[in-house]
Amino acid sequence: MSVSLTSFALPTTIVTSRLSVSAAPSTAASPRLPLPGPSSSSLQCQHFQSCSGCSHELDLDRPPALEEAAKFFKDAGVSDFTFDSCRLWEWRCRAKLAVRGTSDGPLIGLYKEGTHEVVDIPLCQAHHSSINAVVNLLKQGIVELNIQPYDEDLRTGELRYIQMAVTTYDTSIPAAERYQRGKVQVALVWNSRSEHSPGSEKLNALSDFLWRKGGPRSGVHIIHSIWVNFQTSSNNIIFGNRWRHLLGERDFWERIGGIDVSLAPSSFGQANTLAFDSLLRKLQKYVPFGSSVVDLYAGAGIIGLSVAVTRKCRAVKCIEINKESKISFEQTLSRLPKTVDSSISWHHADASIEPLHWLEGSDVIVVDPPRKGLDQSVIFALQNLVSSERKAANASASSTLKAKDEKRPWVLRAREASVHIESKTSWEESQSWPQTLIYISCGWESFKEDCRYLLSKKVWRLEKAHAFNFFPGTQSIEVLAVFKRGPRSSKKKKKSAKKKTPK
Ligand SMILES: C[S@@+](CC[C@H](N)C(=O)[O-])C[C@H]1O[C@@H](n2cnc3c(N)ncnc32)[C@H](O)[C@@H]1O
Repeated sequence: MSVSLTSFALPTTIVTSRLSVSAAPSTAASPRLPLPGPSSSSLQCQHFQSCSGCSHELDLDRPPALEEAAKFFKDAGVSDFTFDSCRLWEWRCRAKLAVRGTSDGPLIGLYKEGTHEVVDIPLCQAHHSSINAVVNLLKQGIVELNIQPYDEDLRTGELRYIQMAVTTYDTSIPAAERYQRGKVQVALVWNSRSEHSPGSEKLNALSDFLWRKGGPRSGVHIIHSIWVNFQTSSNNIIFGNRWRHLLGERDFWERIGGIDVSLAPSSFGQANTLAFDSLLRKLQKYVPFGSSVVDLYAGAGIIGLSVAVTRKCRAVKCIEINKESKISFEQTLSRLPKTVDSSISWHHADASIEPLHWLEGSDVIVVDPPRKGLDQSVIFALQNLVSSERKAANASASSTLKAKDEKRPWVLRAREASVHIESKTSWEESQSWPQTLIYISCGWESFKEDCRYLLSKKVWRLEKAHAFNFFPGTQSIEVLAVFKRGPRSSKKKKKSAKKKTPK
């Protein structure tokens, strides 16, 4: 069977529209090359009926949650909520796909809703076109080399999943073409313990095949690098702990939020690179110059490092539970401009354990939790900042005392930075407590709940809210919400205060 490398003729314009609660809803965005059909912002994907990846196919520029979000923020006192509809097709630069079926009829895609039946999605309209092209190549390799897709019932087979991540940052390509000509970091999830297990010659044959057909000497050069992850567990967890780099460049760079970012395949990465960049540009404006920032749920620290550079922060502390993200953080740190004068650290720690410890001394908190939202203990710490502040003020040199008193080794270990660079300027140790909270959310339902909790004690007020179309075709939106300390001063109060002012 021969499977050709296909490049899909889809609109490539970045489509951006803004919806403000005071303005009429945006009309359908019009890409440069309109698609035939009911609406110029419809998905038009032949896999829509069977694949679970997208939940709606019309009005991709107006996700179902948008109207509700606009109302929610208006009710919460935000009058200038904005929505960025971002790129509507080929937006997904990171995909994890199951490999099932047989060696002469492989299926590569997502599970059908509520089942473990894989739907083959070679023409997915959400995927960056380079991902679809590499999936096609992979299928060709599976057939030619008789690679056995994984069988979940029998726990047999060789190839279980693939992860594809696209880098669109290649300065040798003209800037206007960089996105479209993105290259793929391929990670093959192989059903064996290690590179020494029986069957490794088939793994090597498959990666050589991919490299020959899609590597730098192939004429199409669509593959950036090839990795393998070894996973033999019978559970549903995609990745095992063992990663090996096989071919191509080891380091994977992307340009996001004004900095060069490195992402290892084992680290969390946002799926929608362009939308994430838009969000970061907006976020940066809410971080005062020279401030001290703590980035909770930091992953590889992209947000923290991006504001360290663009807002000349005096300190940035990143807290992340996945130790695999450390290597990417270190790499990114190594490419920051030499002029950066900031004390920067990355801690391998669970943000939900004694979160107050991380908040003290910072002016700005950034939280970017997983879909389920903030841990209860983090919400509690944010709601109780005032009393913590008072306690700290009463106990002089409180932080030193606390640090000395702490005996639990895991807490001490977490507090020690896994990575740390010092600022060249010696700043006075800050006793400040955060005045700004920036909440980035990919889970609209959990965000609403967390937001209500945060506002309930009037320790925080909601100042700004923006949404981004990170996942067109799905129910999800990404929210960037900015909270400030203290209750909102109501107009009524101001009036009565005026009356009391003696003339
Ligand atoms: C939505 S991702 C955001 C990552 C990062 N801000 C970015 O944009 O690349 C959430 C991150 O939170 C981490 N995480 C989950 N639970 C955590 C916890 N209790 N403490 C610290 N990090 C946690 C995950 O490993 C993941 O990297």
